[in-house]
Amino acid sequence: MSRLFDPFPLRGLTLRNRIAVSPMCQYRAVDGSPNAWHQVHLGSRAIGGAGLVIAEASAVEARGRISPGDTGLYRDEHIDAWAPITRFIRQAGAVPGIQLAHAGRKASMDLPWRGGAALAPDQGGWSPIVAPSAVAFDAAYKTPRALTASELPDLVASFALAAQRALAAGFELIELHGAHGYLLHEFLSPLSNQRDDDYGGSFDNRIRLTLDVIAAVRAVWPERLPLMLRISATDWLDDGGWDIEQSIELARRVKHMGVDLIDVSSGGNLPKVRIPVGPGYQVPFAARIRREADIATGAVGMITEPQQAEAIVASGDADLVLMARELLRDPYWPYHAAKALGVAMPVPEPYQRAW
Ligand SMILES: C=C(C(=O)O)c1ccccc1
Repeated sequence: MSRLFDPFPLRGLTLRNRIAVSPMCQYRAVDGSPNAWHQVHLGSRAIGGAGLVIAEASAVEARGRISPGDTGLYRDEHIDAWAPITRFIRQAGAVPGIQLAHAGRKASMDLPWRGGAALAPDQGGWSPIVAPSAVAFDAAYKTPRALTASELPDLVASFALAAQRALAAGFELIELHGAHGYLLHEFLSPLSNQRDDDYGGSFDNRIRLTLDVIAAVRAVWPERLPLMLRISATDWLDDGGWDIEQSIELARRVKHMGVDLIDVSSGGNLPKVRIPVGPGYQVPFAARIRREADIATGAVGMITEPQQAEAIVASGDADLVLMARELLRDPYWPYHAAKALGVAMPVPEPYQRAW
């Protein structure tokens, strides 16, 4: 019996299986509004059988976008743009989720296929970009302005407002983006957080903003709906930086604040650091957090094969597998995986003659 295709109860919801579409930037939005591209991109992966479809990193403030092509929930107008997309995902049998994000010092960048360089305001970018400290990610990035402590309550409120818009738009799951060198991760890691106030220095101070955001979002997000947190389990430095031990302790704290699952990625806060990328290279982190913090976890990172995904869930290393590139290559991967694992998975009626 396959565990990958077990339903997954998550607060008041039940995912039809353990396969989630990882949030993936599409760079197709205009001033934060999604469009037909996002409808087809996300809708086809809902039709394709994933249990959870998480829409890409969506900015809670305009200045928090990675690129001008990012989606957002920083304006009320975004609600109506997202609504048909969430409706279609739900009608296709998947749970519609969205990743709420702030790019921090990695904001205002050009599209990857245009070189991904920092954009000046006269090139479609914006300034200033903000971060915990005035430390650039690397020479190709702008030096951010350090946020003052008095600015942080408004930033936290932006996450809560975006969560309310997400609810109005029909989303049923929120993932907070605390990974990959974006704002929340920048506060967590001593590599990017050199503050000497209540939001920097000690572990408790560096996690403070993330906890404030979780509390504010949970306060407006319905009790019956799940809240996930994506983290980078490590900065991949042998000493210093953010690491798995701190990730386990953070998971223990946020479990008691209404976070239901930790989506465990890594890296993104240090340029040129050596990362042992390979099939399932981040799964051991998800396994440790699941066992040592006793919280549900998602595994992500080069998960491509049915038996690989099955083993991750069946072994208890993680509760969900989040897939990115493989689902870009094939929106119907869940059906192929079901076949490979001997699972009779219902196919939408119009497609049945082909399967
Ligand atoms: C939002 C992203 C992340 O979480 O790393 C992202 C951004 C650009 C390319 C791929 C992924």
